[in-house]
Amino acid sequence: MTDDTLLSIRDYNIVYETERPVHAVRDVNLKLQRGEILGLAGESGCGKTTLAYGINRLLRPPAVIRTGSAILHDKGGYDIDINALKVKELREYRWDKVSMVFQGAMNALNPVISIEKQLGDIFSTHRPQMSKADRREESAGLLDLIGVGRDRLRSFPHELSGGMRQRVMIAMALALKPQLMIMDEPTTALDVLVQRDILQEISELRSQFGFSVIFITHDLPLLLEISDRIAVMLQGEIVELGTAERIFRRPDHVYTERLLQSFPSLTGERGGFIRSGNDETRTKDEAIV
Ligand SMILES: Nc1ncnc2c1ncn2[C@@H]1O[C@H](COP(=O)(O)OP(=O)(O)OP(=O)(O)O)[C@@H](O)[C@H]1O
Repeated sequence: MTDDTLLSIRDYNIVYETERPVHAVRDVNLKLQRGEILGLAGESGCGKTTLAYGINRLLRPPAVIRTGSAILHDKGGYDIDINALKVKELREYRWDKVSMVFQGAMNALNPVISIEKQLGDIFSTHRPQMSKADRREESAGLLDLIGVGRDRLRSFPHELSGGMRQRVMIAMALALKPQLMIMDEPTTALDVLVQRDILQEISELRSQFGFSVIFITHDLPLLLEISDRIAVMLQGEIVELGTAERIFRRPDHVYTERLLQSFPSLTGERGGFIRSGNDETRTKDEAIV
């Protein structure tokens, strides 16, 4: 992979300044490439969400970024110092540059407002010059893109399945063509087949549009399938970072090894699986077994 860095995180430390302070993110250094899917793995409470919130400037007190910087190298050729963004700049940064899909985000849709209105609101807020007809066409196109179909534009969230609603949330996150999409357990609540379908689509969309993804989940087998690289977090630190294949074949850190062993499907006799490769470097011939 050539060096085309989208995001540089340096010496990043986040502490929850509670009575007994929690050092949730420790000395994180990370470079994310443009167009890369980075998987962030690690057990509950290791700091994955805190790190993601830092990147999206969603941290609230008592969380404090103690040290470090997070810089987005915008495709326009300038750098954005995320920690220094002011309120107005933040409005342009979120959704436009970086969007986030949360676990259970589908429940964030307002049940009594149509999908068309909820998608359209993103455009009327961020692209006020856009006509109503263009908003409708863009929204319909997004629904086609994520496999819900434009005929659902007039539907209300309660008329859609959980998988479809989660896809609508992904459509919202894609609406302004951000350079980075952070997905925090975006499919955990869905059944496995729906989850696989959605991940396949995300993988294809990133090939089509070239955005990067930080994908957070406990599900290491899933990460091995969809990620280019995987970062393993333990107690706030990134203890291992490497290509999915290297992590699978030769984990460096004993914790990664334990994590791999905790998924019998990966280590059993019939273990292994085929990556849903979507570029020439990840074809079905490169099954990880
Ligand atoms: N508002 C808060 N106040 C104090 N401590 C917090 C707060 N939010 C999170 N923490 C602590 O920070 C640490 C990191 O939490 P975080 O939610 O980032 O982990 P995580 O890896 O995303 O976990 P999960 O997979 O369960 O979402 C944990 O010890 C958690 O208890």
